[in-house]
Amino acid sequence: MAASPVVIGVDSSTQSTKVLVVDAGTGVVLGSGRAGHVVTGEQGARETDPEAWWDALRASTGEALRAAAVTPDAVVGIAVAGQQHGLVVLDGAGRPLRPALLWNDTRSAPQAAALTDALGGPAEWLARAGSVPVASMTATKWQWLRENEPAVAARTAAVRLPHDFLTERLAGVAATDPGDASGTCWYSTRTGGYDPELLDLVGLDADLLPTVARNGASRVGSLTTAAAAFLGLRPGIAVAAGTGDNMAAAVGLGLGAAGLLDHPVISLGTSGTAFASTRVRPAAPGIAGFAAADNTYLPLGCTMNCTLAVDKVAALLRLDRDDALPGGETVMLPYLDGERSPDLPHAAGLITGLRHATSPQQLLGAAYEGAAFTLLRALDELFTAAGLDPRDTAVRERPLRLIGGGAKGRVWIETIRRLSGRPVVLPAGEELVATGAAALAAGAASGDDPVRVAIGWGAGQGAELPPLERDIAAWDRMESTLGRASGLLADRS
Ligand SMILES: Nc1ncnc2c1ncn2[C@@H]1O[C@H](COP(=O)(O)OP(=O)(O)O)[C@@H](O)[C@H]1O
Ligand SMILES: O=C(CO)[C@@H](O)[C@H](O)COP(=O)(O)O
Repeated sequence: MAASPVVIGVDSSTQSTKVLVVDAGTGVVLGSGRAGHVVTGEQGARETDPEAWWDALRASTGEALRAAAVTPDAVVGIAVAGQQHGLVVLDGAGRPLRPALLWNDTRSAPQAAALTDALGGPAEWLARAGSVPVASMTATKWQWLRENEPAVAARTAAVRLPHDFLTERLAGVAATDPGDASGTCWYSTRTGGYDPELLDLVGLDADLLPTVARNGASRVGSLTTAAAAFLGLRPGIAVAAGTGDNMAAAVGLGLGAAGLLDHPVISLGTSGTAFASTRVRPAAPGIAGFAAADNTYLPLGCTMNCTLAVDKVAALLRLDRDDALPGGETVMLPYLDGERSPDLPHAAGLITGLRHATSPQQLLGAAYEGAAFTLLRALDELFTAAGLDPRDTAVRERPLRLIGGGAKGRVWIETIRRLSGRPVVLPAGEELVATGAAALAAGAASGDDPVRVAIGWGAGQGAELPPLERDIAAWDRMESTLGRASGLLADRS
């Protein structure tokens, strides 16, 4: 039984909801729960019914509370961190009008290109939104809905992101935070509010949007009686604004924004992400110039083909995911879902350099290498965008924090070490997004700074693995293949 107050942190991600019940004083995880989501769609479509997230929240919260063996009276706050960008459209009663269009749904690629042009090109978007529209961004999805399902768009009474859809179910208030709002492309990281001109461009009435709280730890309301009964919690506990999953991971790791990309992070999940906190507003094409949950900045590169792409190749080869060897001459760019960084929404996977001697283990290793290379390339772009040379020794020596489900995998860790040549830290906390959400909940309940809370919990601390000699030959093979195949990968047909 916990002696200090208890908080609940929720990670509602693409594949599942993960809930941690955390002792707010010590950061000890008292119990955890997990419930999967179904993602449907082919040919670029990726959708999930938002009601499935709400049901998964109940199942995973119940499991976590049972494991923790705490009474509902001990719980003082809850916060949700969610997969970014998804478009949730609701009717006047708060019911989803259709399944959510997810961040990895690429059908809105033509809308992304058209919107980029409509505002006058990438520079205009960077100046206002901080990011150039790609198919992941919410504004492109709303535009797709208007063009393809105008009757649904016309009936829409509220537009939400995944995390603020759930927060509204908890507290009965329409609220979001600067971090997740910055992934919509209708929020300006320059002004810190919705941008009327960007909203006009996509014909969206600001009244349909949630209020942007000051930060992810702002107490936006209290748990309603109905939500408390649904989740088995006490009504009236603090509900935080919450944030996007990557922003929450930065909080959970205890990373403030003191320096310029001092603490780079790689997350290996459904998406691969490379990000780092900074106080300098990022603005570079190819990089998402997000706000952090506390209104500083979290520039980020995101790939669409990470753990699922590698697991798919392992399944095709009937290999265990750890039964892999370096790819050697074989290069695989496993862009099974199209790709976002680089922006190749119509791409498919590509293999070159196959020989009679190539083994299935090497082919699987090539899939890891292709996914890791694409993500590390995005990390290099992050540094370059900040005016830092990624090859500079001082930059190269910055340890990479490795998080997400893939960070539990031996081959993932070794591949990242070999291709980056960087020291790698494996944080002690296993669920950094849910930990960050728990710190936001603690902040909402107590008024404490969530990053300081998370530093005290120590989930971001961990063993540092020394750098391995960088496999420059493998890197150059992949870079050269990506360059030479660019026409093929960009092709729509
Ligand atoms: N032990 C492991 N080794 C390698 N990969 C793993 C391991 N455990 C989980 N994974 C990978 O982690 C992925 C899920 O990561 P996670 O960060 O939870 O995803 P998301 O938050 O995007 O839903 C799975 O697709 C799986 O491939
Ligand atoms: O789109 C992005 C970041 O911009 C993704 O990182 C999503 O936030 C989904 O995250 P996971 O479900 O893979 O954790």
